Amino acid sequence: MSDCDGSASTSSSSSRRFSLADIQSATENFADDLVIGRGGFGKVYKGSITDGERMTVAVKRLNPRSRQGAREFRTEIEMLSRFRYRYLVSLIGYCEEPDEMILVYEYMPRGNFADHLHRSGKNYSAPLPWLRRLRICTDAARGLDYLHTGTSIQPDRAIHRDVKSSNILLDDNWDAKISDFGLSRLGPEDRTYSHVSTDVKGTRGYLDPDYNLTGRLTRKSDAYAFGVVLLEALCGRPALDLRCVDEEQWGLAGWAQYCIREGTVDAIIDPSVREEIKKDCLMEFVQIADECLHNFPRKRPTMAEVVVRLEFALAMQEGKDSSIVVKPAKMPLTLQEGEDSSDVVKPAKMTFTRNMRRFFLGTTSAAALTFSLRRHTSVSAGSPPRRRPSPHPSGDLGLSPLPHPSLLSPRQARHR
Ligand SMILES: Nc1ncnc2c1ncn2[C@@H]1O[C@H](COP(=O)(O)OP(=O)(O)OP(=O)(O)O)[C@@H](O)[C@H]1O
Repeated sequence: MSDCDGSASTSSSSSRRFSLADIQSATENFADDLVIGRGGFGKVYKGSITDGERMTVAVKRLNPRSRQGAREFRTEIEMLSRFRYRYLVSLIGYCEEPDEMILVYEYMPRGNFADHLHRSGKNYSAPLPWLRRLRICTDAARGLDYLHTGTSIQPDRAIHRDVKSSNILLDDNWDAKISDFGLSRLGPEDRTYSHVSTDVKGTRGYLDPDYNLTGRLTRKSDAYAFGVVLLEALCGRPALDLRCVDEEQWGLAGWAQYCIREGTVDAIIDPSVREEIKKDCLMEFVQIADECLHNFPRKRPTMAEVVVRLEFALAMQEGKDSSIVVKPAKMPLTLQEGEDSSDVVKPAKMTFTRNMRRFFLGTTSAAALTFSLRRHTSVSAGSPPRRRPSPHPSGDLGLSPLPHPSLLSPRQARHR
């Protein structure tokens, strides 16, 4: 397995190397009024370069006092030169001189998802509608799925290791891309190397508890962090909020999981979208988030599964004919970390049977269910679809034809 933590040579052939003079000219010599963000690496500036034609870019300059440094700089170049995809931010080039390490990216005019959810920063203007949040989450999941599984043309796989809402950037059309690959790790490529042992890195509030405890990094650590992002999108609350009076509510993941178990999710949904969310969509969305946060990494869904299920939730929200969208675009054919063959459920079939059964039980007749099952799966109309054990201790969160607990009023929930 190649190691991207600084020891690997930089494969930067597809990125342009800029001189410091180029960057100074692009950013008006790092003018303060061009600063568009700040992170652990340093300041980010809006700039303008000429590459045939004039182009707006984002310029990230390493702060010499930063705790991050050469290692993250090389990893970012290595990863973004290798992984190019519409749901990952593009690296245009870099500048490396004795006292400077600078990265140049495509410019994402609407900034990061976190600012829009938490109503901060210059790019925030109004609360994001639910459908937009759902589309952003789906785009981000596609980016992570690509990173985790690669393609036949680009077979490398990687773990992001710092999935969070401030690392999801938005373009003019609100299309989302994953950014910030400084902590990413290449691999694991197959089952023999199903995890990578590393120092624990990431961001508080998003850190997979299993990884935190054992140092075993798997793709499912990204799935965990992505589950937290889903909750942020639903609740409009940061992953970690130390301003909450009740300390038990500081960590969104723990608090939301408690509310899911108690049947009081309704109370923590962002009031600005509460009325917009369709019931079926909410049930699916909450269940995906809950499964991503499962204590046992192997019980969390792969990002490929998450993509399909978010597409399904999206279709339910948009009121589209769900039979058109359940078919997955891409499914991993190989085992992933910690999985044995009994763990691998053919995602297309599983997603279909779980979701469609719920969908049809909720909305249409048994005849429609039978017809659709015959059309789309090998499950015979007479036999009930096979169920996976629910990771939910309180039982059947999603498959029950009864309303999802989160949809019940506290009074109804008490009497259930
Ligand atoms: N390509 C870009 N286009 C537009 N804005 C960007 C771009 N890259 C970064 N930014 C802005 O700069 C901010 C800081 O980015 P950066 O990746 O350095 O830090 P971060 O991910 O927010 O924090 P951390 O270093 O803790 O991971 C982002 O949140 C975003 O608002």
